[in-house]
Amino acid sequence: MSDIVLSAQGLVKKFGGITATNNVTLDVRRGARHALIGPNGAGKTTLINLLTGVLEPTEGKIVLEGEDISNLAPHQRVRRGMVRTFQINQLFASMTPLETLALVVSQQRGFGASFWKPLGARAAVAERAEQLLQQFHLAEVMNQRTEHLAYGKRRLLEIAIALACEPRVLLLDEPVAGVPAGEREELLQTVAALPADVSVLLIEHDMDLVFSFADRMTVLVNGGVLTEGNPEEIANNHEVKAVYLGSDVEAMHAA
Ligand SMILES: Nc1ncnc2c1ncn2[C@@H]1O[C@H](COP(=O)(O)OP(=O)(O)OP(=O)(O)O)[C@@H](O)[C@H]1O
Repeated sequence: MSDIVLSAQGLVKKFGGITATNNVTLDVRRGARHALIGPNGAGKTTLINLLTGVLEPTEGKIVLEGEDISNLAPHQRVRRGMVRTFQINQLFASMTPLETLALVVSQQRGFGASFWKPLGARAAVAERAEQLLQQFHLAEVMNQRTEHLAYGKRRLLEIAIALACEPRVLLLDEPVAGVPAGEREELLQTVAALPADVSVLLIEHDMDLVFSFADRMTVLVNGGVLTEGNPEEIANNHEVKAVYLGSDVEAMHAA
């Protein structure tokens, strides 16, 4: 089995005259905690949309576990193990975390929405849903409608839903954005405790989270890769510092 789980090769995305993704090549290694950073407009969202299949690349290809997935629809990529954190804001609002996770686990295991039907299936689904509720600190709110949950709990549920899809690669899209200070710590700890065998690509503005989480970083600027390295290399890279307008690591942490 290759050490590289997900590979973007020479990806280009043009919107008319704008090149939002400019020849991006990126490898996510098995078990990596890989962060994608860059200033506003650098092309992070476009790159994630290319990886997940929301956008079609102008050039280049995407390989997941050795298979070219460039022409697959988003749901087919999810089936093959590339899962992005799910934006919960509208969907599932009237369901509880328990119902939501039971439904996703049930779908994932091929029981569809009828998870109460096959004998034994219900117990297996309930057991996995229960594990996820515990792991994501949702057990005490599992019977509340999601629309009534605190924002931090909703973000936890979004990650739990993604994990219920049993990803090989989890694309974590700004997990702490907009989360109030009092709820951040629980979220940060939960993200840090994600299973080691799930490779994670984190897109994040919060440099504290990036530097505490990532073992590898890719810096995007103007749609292209400025540099890639481990956290120490990135923190000491002069070009990266210049991009973040700071002169030292503290400035990056505060960005
Ligand atoms: N659908 C589109 N049509 C035209 N231009 C687009 C489109 N989507 C993105 N762009 C442009 O592509 C560039 C990269 O945008 P993108 O949203 O990917 O950056 P980003 O790094 O995610 O930024 P932010 O951190 O602000 O979300 C920007 O110049 C943006 O204006």
